[in-house]
Amino acid sequence: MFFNARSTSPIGIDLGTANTIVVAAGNGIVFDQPTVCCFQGFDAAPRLIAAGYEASRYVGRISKPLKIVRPLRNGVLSDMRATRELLHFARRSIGKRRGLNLVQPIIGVPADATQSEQRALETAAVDAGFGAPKLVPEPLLAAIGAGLDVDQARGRMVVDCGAGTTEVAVISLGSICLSKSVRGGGDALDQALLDHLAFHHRFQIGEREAEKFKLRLSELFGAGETDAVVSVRGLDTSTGLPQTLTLSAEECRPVWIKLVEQIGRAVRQALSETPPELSEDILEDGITLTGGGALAALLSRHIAEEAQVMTRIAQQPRHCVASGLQKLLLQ
Ligand SMILES: Nc1ncnc2c1ncn2[C@@H]1O[C@H](COP(=O)(O)OP(=O)(O)OP(=O)(O)O)[C@@H](O)[C@H]1O
Repeated sequence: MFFNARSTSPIGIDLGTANTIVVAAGNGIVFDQPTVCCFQGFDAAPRLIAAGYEASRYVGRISKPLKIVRPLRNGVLSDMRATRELLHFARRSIGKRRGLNLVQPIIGVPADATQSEQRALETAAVDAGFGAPKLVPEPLLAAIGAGLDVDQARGRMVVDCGAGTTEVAVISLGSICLSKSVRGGGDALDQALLDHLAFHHRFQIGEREAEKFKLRLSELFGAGETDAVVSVRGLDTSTGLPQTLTLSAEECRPVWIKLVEQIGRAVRQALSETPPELSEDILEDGITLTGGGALAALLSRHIAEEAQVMTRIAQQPRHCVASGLQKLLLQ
């Protein structure tokens, strides 16, 4: 396996674009909060005002000198200070509640994270007060968490659908043989829906409303409700007044399908590059979808049609990387 040492780490961290989850050996999930920080001041040393849930309540509701900073973009670290502060916040929250000796955490990273992206994450973790972390590719953790026996000499395909990135990986004998990454996941869909409303309805909505709107559409598309209408709250930019816009869910289907198709193409491309023995195994066992975005309506079905391979959504897909970490910690 990529990371095969018997783990002496007490904790594992799934530092996601949308959510950060920390697991402790024997204790399960001990921290699960949005990956977001709120700072005061725009100078060289802005002060952290809030992180996690509290900071997420401020999104779209603050003005200067406060600002919202997301530590990660597209699955990788984009703001060093915010990442350090968020990890520090997580460390303090856990330390207070569990009295854990926090040394050398295991942290999940995208399979295609560059050397410099990995180094930046290691530095942020150490600056936050952790020991030097061990980095493990997220698709491998997701596969372990989804209950796949990754150590077998057998091809397994995992599609890990997060907020910032969607990773397609083929795994055999405990390591990743091939991976494809779509830098864009649930957040890209939120943004595409937001753009659709701005362009076609001159209607502006905030980030939080965009995500709520997406989750509602997911429910409707999933239930096959083709004549449903959906309401969204925001600002009518033609009148300059706050309003509730009601529109048909079907109108948003092309926006939805565009992202689903992008992921379907990545799966197909990965399959076309997979050695025949491994793809035979995948054909027999199917493709496993993990990550919160795996719950997006039509995705699993589209991948199955595109790849001509059966798909299954892992149980509690949002927690797969975290439960993979938990299994490693208990090895
Ligand atoms: N039912 C659903 N339908 C569509 N999207 C969903 C659903 N449930 C959760 N999501 C989306 O899943 C994403 C969060 O998933 P997850 O927590 O796995 O991401 P992350 O680990 O933070 O991101 P990344 O792995 O890209 O860094 C969000 O974009 C959220 O809106």
